[in-house]
Amino acid sequence: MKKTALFNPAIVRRASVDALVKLDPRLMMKNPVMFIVEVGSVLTTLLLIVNLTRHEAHQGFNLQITLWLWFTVLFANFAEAMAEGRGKAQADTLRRAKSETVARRLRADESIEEVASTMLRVGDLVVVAAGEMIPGDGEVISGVASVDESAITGESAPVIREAGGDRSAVTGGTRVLSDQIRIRITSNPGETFIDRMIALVEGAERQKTPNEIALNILLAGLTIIFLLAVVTLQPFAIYSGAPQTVFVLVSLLVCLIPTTIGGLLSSIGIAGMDRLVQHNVLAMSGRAVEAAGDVNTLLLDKTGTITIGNREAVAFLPAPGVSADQLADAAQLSSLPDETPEGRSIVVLAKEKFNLRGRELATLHATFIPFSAVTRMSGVDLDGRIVRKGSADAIERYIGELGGSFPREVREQVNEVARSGGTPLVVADGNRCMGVIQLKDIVKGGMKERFAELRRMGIKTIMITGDNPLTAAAIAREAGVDDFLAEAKPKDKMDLIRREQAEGKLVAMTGDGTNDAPALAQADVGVAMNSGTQAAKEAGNMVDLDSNPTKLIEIVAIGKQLLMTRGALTTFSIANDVAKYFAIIPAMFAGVFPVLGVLNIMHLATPQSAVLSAVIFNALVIIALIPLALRGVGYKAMSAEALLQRNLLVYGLGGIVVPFVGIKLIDMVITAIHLA
Ligand SMILES: Nc1ncnc2c1ncn2[C@@H]1O[C@H](COP(=O)(O)OP(=O)(O)OP(=O)(O)O)[C@@H](O)[C@H]1O
Ligand SMILES: [K+]
Ligand SMILES: [Mg+2]
Repeated sequence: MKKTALFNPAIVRRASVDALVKLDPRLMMKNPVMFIVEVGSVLTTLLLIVNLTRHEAHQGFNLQITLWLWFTVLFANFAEAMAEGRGKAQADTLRRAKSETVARRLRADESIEEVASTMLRVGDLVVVAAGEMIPGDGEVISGVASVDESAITGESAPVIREAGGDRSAVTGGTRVLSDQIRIRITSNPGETFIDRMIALVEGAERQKTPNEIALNILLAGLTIIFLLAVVTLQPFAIYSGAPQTVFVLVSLLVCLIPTTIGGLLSSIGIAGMDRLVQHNVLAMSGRAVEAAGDVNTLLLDKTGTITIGNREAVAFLPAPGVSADQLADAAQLSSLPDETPEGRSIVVLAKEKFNLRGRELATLHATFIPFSAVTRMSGVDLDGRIVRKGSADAIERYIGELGGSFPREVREQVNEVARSGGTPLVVADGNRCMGVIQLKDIVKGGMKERFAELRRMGIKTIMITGDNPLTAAAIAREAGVDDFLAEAKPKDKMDLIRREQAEGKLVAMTGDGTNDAPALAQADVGVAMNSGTQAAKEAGNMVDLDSNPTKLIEIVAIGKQLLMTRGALTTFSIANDVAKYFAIIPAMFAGVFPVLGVLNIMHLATPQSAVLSAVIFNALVIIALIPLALRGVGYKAMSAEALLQRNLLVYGLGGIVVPFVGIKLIDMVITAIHLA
């Protein structure tokens, strides 16, 4: 996603208009703190009009108070509109990517008809060749192609999309650069990924998170307490001979209630979602973003996440008494219809190394047994010949059931391949063990450093893989994860998450495969790769457009930053309201209780300038903090306690000191220019 400047002029313009629209009391009511300020503004406006029609003198002060109260509401609305504006700008860009195209749809008899992309429905099959736009969201069912996904990711480097594996999903509006693929459409018009993205970045689906609701209730509670305090102050003021005007009472109220956080709360949440979008992550729920900030345990799968993921066959290691040719022949036969990257690479290696003919499948009358994460095997049944390949344990059990034997030498080769971090596949022809196919995969660069960073954040990393324990251990050691779970079936992944959650931990998980879907759904933060299968994308609550599994590190950082920003501004808001109390109370009663003069530590010029300065400061601080609310407070990987201490110091102490200085300065300025 392209980055937009924080104060992009077009966004500022749109936000200024939206700030006025948001004055609608029906909208304001959702934010109790600012709603009270609006009610106060209306009240002082009406009184001002009454006073003016009665030709009462000295309305300058009242006019200024009224104006600044309105500014307070407008500034808060502007903050929210600014946060929303960035999303709206992104939605506009996405809408342009949603252009209508012509699709080449396959009829039942395999002939092709041309239809508008908007006519496509779930289940339709289409053919897309190099240079053509992919007409809708779907899954590649045959072929491999490089695809330009820059329309949705902003990333110009092409990506590979292929049938069978965990990189099969394609998005409508992206372009095929090379080769030809067949796609099964997986979403109806109006419900496509881009449609959902637009709704998301526009905030149409945004709902308050539980944390936000809790904070709102707290703020509303504080507001009611201060409202009662200010209302009951008046009888006391009258009794002591210093009755206060409504203008002063409303000013006091507005200064005491937490307007800073009340005005910025929703922009902080929107900005958090927006920061994720800037990182090409779409969060389907704000709750997931917050959960990301508190994650304790992170689960990653091995292949494609920690490793590059194109597990390629690199060698055939025949069993005793079997020739390399015989093994290659059986391996190729078992893989001919296998559309997984592993299967295709075996066919290729057999062709390259042993010059085996690519056989014509149709003439063989073969039944294909596809790979499944539960059986961990795949193969073909021919007339009279049954060939299987799969994980060593699965094949050993399979051969045993058929009365065959599993040679010790093969077991040793299996272990050797596994210890080097490769994946061994064993081939069986009937009940005869033919030998080992060595699959190689490479740990991605920079993994160790990234996991070390997570450790500093206090997050435990666990690699889960369907692969055998030896391979898993080798890769885990090389990548530097804290723990691993091997030979995990889909249910095991989910059970591991349940166990962690039962201990009160928040669990994040990334995955791309259909076998990851149950776990992605169970995790508190489930990040699906955009390249992954449809099932994975539907199960998770976030999608990473870059399909970069280590993106979780950024997601966690953004989540933490969101929680910290909210906490910091709440602390600041409540602390700085205290300071305003010291500005206004002495000013109100200085005439009748000279002893209150000791509270007037700011030595403000006049009671009126004191009240006005406090109100102006209260309004300006909202504007001043918009960049912080939108950008988030600075974040470094450190423990939660250290962060809390630092923030209490900076924002708590700062919240008390800054208003004293600010109000004093404003007081000096307005006295100098004789405003009060
Ligand atoms: N096409 C295939 N045919 C037969 N067996 C396979 C095939 N692909 C993988 N296997 C075997 O099945 C095991 C499990 O593979 P699977 O793809 O389910 O792993 P996974 O659960 O996705 O874990 P990860 O992706 O982290 O390695 C592999 O380790 C391998 O032994
Ligand atoms: K306030
Ligand atoms: Mg996998």
